[in-house]
This record gives sequence, C-alpha cells and structure tokens, in this order.
Amino acid sequence: MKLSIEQQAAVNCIGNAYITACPGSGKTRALTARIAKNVQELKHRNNKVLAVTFTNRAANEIKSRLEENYTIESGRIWAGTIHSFALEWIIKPYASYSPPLNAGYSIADEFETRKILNKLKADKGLRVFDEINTTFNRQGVVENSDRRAKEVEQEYRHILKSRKKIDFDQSLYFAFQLMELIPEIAHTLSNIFSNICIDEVQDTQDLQYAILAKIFNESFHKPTLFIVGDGNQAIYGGIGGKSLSLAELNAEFIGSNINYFTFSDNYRSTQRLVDYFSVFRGVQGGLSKAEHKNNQGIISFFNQAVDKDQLAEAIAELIKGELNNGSSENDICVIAPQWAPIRSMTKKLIALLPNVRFDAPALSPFHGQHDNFWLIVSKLALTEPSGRLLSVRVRWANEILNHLSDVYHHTSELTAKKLLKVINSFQSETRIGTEYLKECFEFMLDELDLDLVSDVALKEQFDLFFEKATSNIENNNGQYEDSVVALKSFFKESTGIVVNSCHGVKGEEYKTVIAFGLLKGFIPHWSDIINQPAYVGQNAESKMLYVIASRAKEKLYLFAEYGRRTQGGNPYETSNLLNAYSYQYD
Ligand SMILES: Nc1ncnc2c1ncn2[C@@H]1O[C@H](COP(=O)(O)OP(=O)(O)OP(=O)(O)O)[C@@H](O)[C@H]1O
Repeated sequence: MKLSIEQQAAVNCIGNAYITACPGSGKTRALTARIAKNVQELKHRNNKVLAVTFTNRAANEIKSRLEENYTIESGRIWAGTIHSFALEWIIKPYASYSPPLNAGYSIADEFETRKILNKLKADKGLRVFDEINTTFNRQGVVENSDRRAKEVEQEYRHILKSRKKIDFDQSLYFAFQLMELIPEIAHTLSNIFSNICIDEVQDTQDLQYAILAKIFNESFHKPTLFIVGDGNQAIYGGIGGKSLSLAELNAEFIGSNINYFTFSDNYRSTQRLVDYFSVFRGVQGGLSKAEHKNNQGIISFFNQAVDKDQLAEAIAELIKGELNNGSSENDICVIAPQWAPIRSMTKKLIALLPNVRFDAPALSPFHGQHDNFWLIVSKLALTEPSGRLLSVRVRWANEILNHLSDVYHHTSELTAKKLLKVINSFQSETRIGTEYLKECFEFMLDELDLDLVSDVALKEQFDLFFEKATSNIENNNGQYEDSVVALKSFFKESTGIVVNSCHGVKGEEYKTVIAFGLLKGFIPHWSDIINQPAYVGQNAESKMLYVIASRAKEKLYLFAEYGRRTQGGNPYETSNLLNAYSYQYD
C-alpha cells in the first residue's frame, strides 16, 4: 500500500507513536501498514499484535483492510473492540479469581440491556432517548448527574445481578479490578502482545485507557504503542470517550516517551469539501491531495425547505439521480445524527426504491447480535464458499473454534479449513431462514460432537439468537423476510446504500453523503443541551457536523427538514451552527 512521506515516517518510527490528523488523511491506512509491519517483525512464535478500537464496525474495517492489502497469518493479530479484548483475554480466563464473577456469570448483550433500561426509564417517567450513563471510571464510579438517571442505573444493576449477568461496562471494570488484584495478568498479556495499536483513540474511555496502560506499565518487555485519532471527531464524549493530549498519554503510559506525528494531506475529499468541513473545527484551508482535486463536487443545504413528510421522497430523488449518473449503491450513504429518525426513513426509502439495495443496520435481521457466538456461525452458514471470501471465512471459522475453546471450553480436533468444509457440506430442503440456520447450527454441533442440552451457556446464546432474529425480522417491515434467500442477501459483499447514524459510519467514506435531521435536539442531542452550559452543546454539534461532512468524497447534501415537533409540541429548529454558517451552497 502506497504511503506518503509523512505516513512512512510514522509507520517506520522506532519506539512509540501518536498520530493526530484530520479526517481522510490516512490514519487508519498508516495504522494498518504498521500492524502489518509489526506482524512481520514479531520475534517469537507466540507473540501477537493487539489492534483495538471502540466499535465493532471500526474493528471490522481494520480487519478487512488488512485482509485486502496484506497476507498475514490471522493468528498473529488480535483485532477487536477493547470490550471484547477485556472479555476474551482477562475476564474469561481469570473470572474464577474475581469475587463478583466466581459464582458464575453471563454477558447481557445490547438487546437485553436496552430492554431493561427502556422499561426502567419508562417507569421513572424518562423518555427512551434520555441518556443513562452505565460506564464506570477506574475508581468504579458511574456518574449520572440526573437523580432519576442515577436511580435507573442502580436498579438496572440490581436486575442484572439477580440474573447473574454483567454488561459490557461492568466487564471492563471487573477486568481492571482483576488486573489490579493479579499483576501477572498484565505480565502475561505484555508477553503475548509485543505491539499495541489503537485506532480512533479519541473514543476511548477512562477505564479502557487504564486497562491498556496497565499492560504497558506492568510489563517487563514494553510493548510498542501506535496510537491514532482525531480529537475533533470525538463524538462519543457522552458515554465517556476522551481525547488525551500527548502529555496525558505519556503520563498514562509511564516512560513511553511517545513520538508525535501529524499528516497534512487529505486523500478523501475535494478541496472544496475540505475547506467546507474544516470550518467546523475552526480551521480553514486544509491541504488536499485527493484524486478528486479538480472536481468541485456539490455541497447543498436544504434549510427548512423540505417538509418531514416529503423528506424521504426528496432523498429518494437524489439517490435516483446519483444512480442514474453512474454512482453505485455502495457510493451513497444516508446519515442522521441520532438513531431516532433512521428506522422510519429506512422503511420509507425501501418502499420508494424497491429495486435498490440498502445496508441498514437498523433493519438488519441480526441487529444487536454483534456479540452472540451464533452470529459468526450464521455468517459462515449464509455465505458462499467463493475464492473472494475465502480468507474472511477462514477468519470466521478460526473465531468459532477459538470462541468454543476459550469461552465454552470445547477443544476440537478440527482446523478452521476443516470446519469450513463441514459447514459448506450442509444441505437443507427448508426455505425458511431461521429454520435453515437452526438446522445448520445443529449439524455443526453434531460434527463437533457437542450437545446443546449439556451446555447451558451455549444453549442460552442459541435461544437468545433466535428470539432476537425472529423479533427483528417481524419488526423490520419486510426488508428481510424469514427466507434463506433474504438472509443470505444480508451477507452478500455488495450490500447497498448505507443508512446509519453518524456514530455508525465514523471512519468510513462515500462519494455521496446525504445527511438529514440536522436539527437542534438531534444535533446536538437534547442531553447536551438541557441543563448543560452552552459550550457542551456547541462542542458536540461541531464535532458531529465535522464527522458527517468529512465522510463525503465529492457530494454532500444536508437537510434540516421542517415539520418535526418535540414531545412538548414545539417545532424543531435548524442546528445553530449550520444556521449561522454562511456558505455559498449549490
Ligand atoms: N498515501 C496515500 N495514497 C493514496 N491514498 C491514500 C493515502 N493515504 C490514505 N489514502 C486513502 O484516503 C482515504 C482516507 O484514508 P483513511 O480512512 O485511512 O483516513 P483516516 O485519517 O483514518 O480518516 P478518518 O479520520 O475519517 O477515519 C482512504 O481511501 C485511503 O485509502
């Protein structure tokens, strides 16, 4: 992969590196190159490179970029979210030493936690979108300034405890406690991971820094650090993400003496777009070396010009125009700053454009199942054994075998390739999607000599998987009916126009970005406005606009639709910052 001189300097830096640079400047590209270099330089057979980031989508982005650009033995890298890292490498192997966990526990996933929190919020008169903080800091404190939010959080913990469950936030805290209790954990991890690479570091929470720093600080052989991020894109501040300065990172990773780098070029967007979005961080005139340098593209803003009831039609028209002009479905992304309006927009777009494919996580049959073991098996069951997908499918098969052995303590004689053969050989007469998956899972269990009846944890995940998949399919308005063909289409490579939140598409890029819901209350979110000093909202707003606008390579369409009303019946107004931004829109 070609690297600029600045990128090469960072990638080849001896020692530790911290890179902050603007969107599209190639931070993830440099990080991927560094991971590949680190793997090549691993000294011992058992050493690995650790690559962590904040969201599953970002972690998958790193994995795919590595797969597309380098030939690397997958076992030499562990890439994933910090939550999954803590679960897999700290909680699972050491749970028996943890007083809150040693009597048994299981993980409550997003689906379950959301259900409990929503019910408690409703009981307390809070609205679904009122934020409840559930993240712990390294002192074990969960901060909620609102009294009712605090009560919800406490009752939520009681409910989880009564079910012998922990959520992801608790798993981080218990992992950190275990590391404090048993210093050998950090020693062991630093012996395995000779390199620690962190992407999107601005989204990292206090406890996550503490866990990574503990590995570094307690080690005899210091892992090298390669940390990349952009404080101006820190849109997870509401759930504790924080961007650290070089000095703060040096204080966290003791004696790390981190080298600082920045990249000045933008390889993604037209110069016009770079100039446009740079204003959201108070800087004008970023450099651009983008391939679209001479292409001015489009920047349009429909400020209160479209009624919310006609919004889907207006967006559908834009999409049709783009597709007629030669764009592919994968070139287009529709974004809103918050989840609230996305589901109904997706449904309307699907109805208006029945022949267009959409990649809309809100309507996915597997929404909220990221951490369910059976999701990985589904991916194998629902994808074809083609050459193009071979390396990805081998990775999934490895993940299945590792998960079975690390989490469920089932060791198997099978290699990943043999497991692939087993799953590829599965045949069924049924056309019903969930039935097909059930049969396939049972076939695999049989081949692996495993029995669901005797494995409570595996069975619980199995039941939960089907409960959620069925409810997702029932609630998603026919986007994915319960058929084998529809479920298979979900994992096809070209998945269509993305409809997601700005949090969901961080780090990604599209030729055309269509953003809607650019209204005060969504951007910034009410929780950053109500009972907050003005700068909190302004900060959140500029960062979100910065992230949204910088996803575009060539064309940016912005909508602040009229006609939306708050629960109190007041009209939603255009985002302050956008309203005040005087720009020569097309
Ligand atoms: N040296 C380079 N030569 C050609 N293309 C490059 C180069 N560096 C980066 N790119 C391309 O520019 C685009 C943006 O890169 P990348 O996603 O790594 O940026 P980023 O800094 O991580 O962005 P963000 O902050 O938005 O996540 C990608 O398509 C990438 O392949």
